[in-house]
Amino acid sequence: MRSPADVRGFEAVARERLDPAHYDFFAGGAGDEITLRANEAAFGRLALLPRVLRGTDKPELDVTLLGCRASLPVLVAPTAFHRLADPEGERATARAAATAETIMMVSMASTVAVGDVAAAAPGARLWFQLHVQPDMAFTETLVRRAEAAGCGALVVTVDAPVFGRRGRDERNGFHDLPDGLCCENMRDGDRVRPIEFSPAISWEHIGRLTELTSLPIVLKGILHPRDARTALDHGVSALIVSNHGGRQLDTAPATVDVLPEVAAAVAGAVPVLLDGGVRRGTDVLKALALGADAVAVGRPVLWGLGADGERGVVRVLDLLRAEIEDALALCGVASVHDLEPGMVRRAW
Ligand SMILES: Cc1cc2nc3c(=O)[nH]c(=O)nc-3n(C[C@H](O)[C@H](O)[C@H](O)COP(=O)(O)O)c2cc1C
Ligand SMILES: CC(C)CC(=O)C(=O)O
Repeated sequence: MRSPADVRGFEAVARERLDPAHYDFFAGGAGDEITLRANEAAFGRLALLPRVLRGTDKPELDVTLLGCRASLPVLVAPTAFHRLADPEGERATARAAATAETIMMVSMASTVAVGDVAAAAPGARLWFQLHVQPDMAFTETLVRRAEAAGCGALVVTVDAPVFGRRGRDERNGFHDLPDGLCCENMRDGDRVRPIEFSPAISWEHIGRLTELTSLPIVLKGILHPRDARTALDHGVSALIVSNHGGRQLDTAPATVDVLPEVAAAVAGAVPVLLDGGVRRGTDVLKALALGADAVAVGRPVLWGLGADGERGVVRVLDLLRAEIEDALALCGVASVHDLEPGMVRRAW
């Protein structure tokens, strides 16, 4: 196979290879998919204003987040069910993230147990994503599994008190994993628990989690600047500006559009990450210029995995790295730490 030249090319190959219902599960969003489309479209509406004659031979791409270094400001967002894309599943993704020297957020809904993901990818920098379960005792079990696997942070998803309504899955009748696959982290003795959502989730749960673990807590799914302030009051270690890739509240705003307000509310107190719609190196520059310390990618990783397994994910992350390097050079910026809001203009 000739390797695709960009993330969209990987999506086309993955689409050919995947079962159509599984492709739709990965690609789809909630409701009319307005937010899903808006995430990408919002990056397209922003212009980068380049400077010239400020060259450098070696652009600086690495970032350190919660004591964890990443060789590029692109992390792997937590996504469910990697074994639908490749038999090695999350093992392959974690090895690719280790090769790229970046952080992988392992989904609680992974099809390989987090401990096995860690064992398969020595040197991987893993964070664990958690949906707080109504049964707090089992939530604690999940936290202990993440700690035992050596995860460096707990990423608590806060935009899913209920599960988003996803029309594609409804139409395809896709509600369960095929036989032989399950959410391995949910094993409890002889049974596998279903993932439950917690409609009553509140700031109190975040307080309880901070008492339960010494791992840094990252809140994933913040869009409102006031929630960002409240998160700081609760001792949270980082935030992810996210609308869950348009899979939860449809018509929630595009993440890059609300990023400046959230970044202003946080005012550098903790790292701010963004995910949703990042497909190009130029998207990464825009998010960093507008106040993100790093971004995360969900579907691009799944497209790499579906197209060519571990190699595909390595290639997707390499492509993004090369695009970031080129965009920095073309913008006359030597380091990802030197990007600032004045470089981004609302255009078109
Ligand atoms: C197929 C799929 C599964 C996902 N599973 C999870 C999950 O288990 N937990 C979670 O917090 N977010 C999950 N997300 C949301 C991602 O972490 C992330 O917010 C989103 O994919 C970012 O948008 P992007 O796909 O445009 O990069 C999932 C997203 C996709 C596409
Ligand atoms: C199966 C879910 C827990 C994961 C998912 O699809 C999501 O969070 O978007």
